Amino acid sequence: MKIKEVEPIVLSGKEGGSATWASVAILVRVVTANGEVGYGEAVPTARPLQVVSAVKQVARSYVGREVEEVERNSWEWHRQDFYLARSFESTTAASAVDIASWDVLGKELGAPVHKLLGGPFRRKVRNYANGWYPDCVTPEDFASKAKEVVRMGYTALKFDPFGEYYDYLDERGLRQAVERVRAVREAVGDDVEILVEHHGRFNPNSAVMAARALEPFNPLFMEEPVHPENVEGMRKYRASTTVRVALGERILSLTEALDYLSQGLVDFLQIDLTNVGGVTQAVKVSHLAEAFGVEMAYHNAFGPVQNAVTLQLDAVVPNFLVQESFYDWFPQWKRDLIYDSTPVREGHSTVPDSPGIGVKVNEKLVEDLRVEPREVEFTEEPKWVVKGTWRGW
Ligand SMILES: O=C(O)[C@H](O)[C@@H](O)[C@H](O)[C@H](O)CO
Ligand SMILES: [Mg+2]
Repeated sequence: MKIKEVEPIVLSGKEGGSATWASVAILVRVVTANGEVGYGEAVPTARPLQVVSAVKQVARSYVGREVEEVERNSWEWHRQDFYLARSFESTTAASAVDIASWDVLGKELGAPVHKLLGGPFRRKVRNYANGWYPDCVTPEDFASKAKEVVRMGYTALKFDPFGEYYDYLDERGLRQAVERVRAVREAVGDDVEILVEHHGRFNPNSAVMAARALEPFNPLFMEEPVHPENVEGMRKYRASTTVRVALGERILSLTEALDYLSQGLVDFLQIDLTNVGGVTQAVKVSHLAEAFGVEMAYHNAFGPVQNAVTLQLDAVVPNFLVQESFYDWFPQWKRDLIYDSTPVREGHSTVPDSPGIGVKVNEKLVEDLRVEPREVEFTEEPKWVVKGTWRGW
């Protein structure tokens, strides 16, 4: 069926999210000529205005094409755009339209996306908690919140112990990180997995020092230890450490993923369906990773549509490890945005089985929460950190 309309929709609720950018969501609605509707989601970051206008541009390429031809449509945008694999705005816009197309496709065929991709390898998906530590500053803060997370049933949790440090980690910064990680390890015991988020903010020397200091606490992985564009730095980190590495939330294409995989720079790949090219490209990257013996831990930090479609991929990929989840720390409006909720129970989600991405969007709430996109204000605390943690003690 032909695509009639592609519409970007920016949403915001009064209640903020665990990070500044989590208080906004960008949905993309695809409508076909016979009135079938599908939803995708794009990444807001600090550029909602630019992403919205990128969606409008991508729409020019998709409208009038057959919604089922996801591969061809994605190829066509690549051909038109010229800068696709180097533009975050372009890839996130194209990703959202691709996800919405898969949603329509599933609805047309009466099947959830995971059935179209090879069928369920698993029906329950293990999650790790993120977003659970707003306002945690001291080791005691982290320890008591971490205990709550484990009480909720999670067996893995991620956090950033580096406070306000950026680029360079001095002795004090290193000591503070060690004390926070030690406090969490002691609070959760040896059986819970600890994932150390660096948010890609260190130079290689500092990241290597952090790896040496934190390795005794047996982290499952170190996430984005160096600035993401610093591939040489990542090589140095690999040569100087024995910790396991996760990265990938800023990878924009299959070939970029191949670079990291073929150089042996990553153990767990964290591509994000909403910026790597949607379902169509994420499937390819996941199979490529399988061939390299790398497991998938998809990045999933934005909203309920991203969460639903990511669960669809978790269901089918043999080399899946664990799913990031903010679900329990979403602002309530994000959970309410979909009718069929995807709750986390005992640290696991059940893969939604309804056609398409498996959930239905509450269109009335979409209209209530719709806002005009705006530029994002800059504050001392960057918008990508969990709120209230950009401090030392
Ligand atoms: O791995 C992640 O989830 C990402 O690095 C980010 O998206 C941040 O953690 C998030 O912004 C914090 O709220
Ligand atoms: Mg991250």
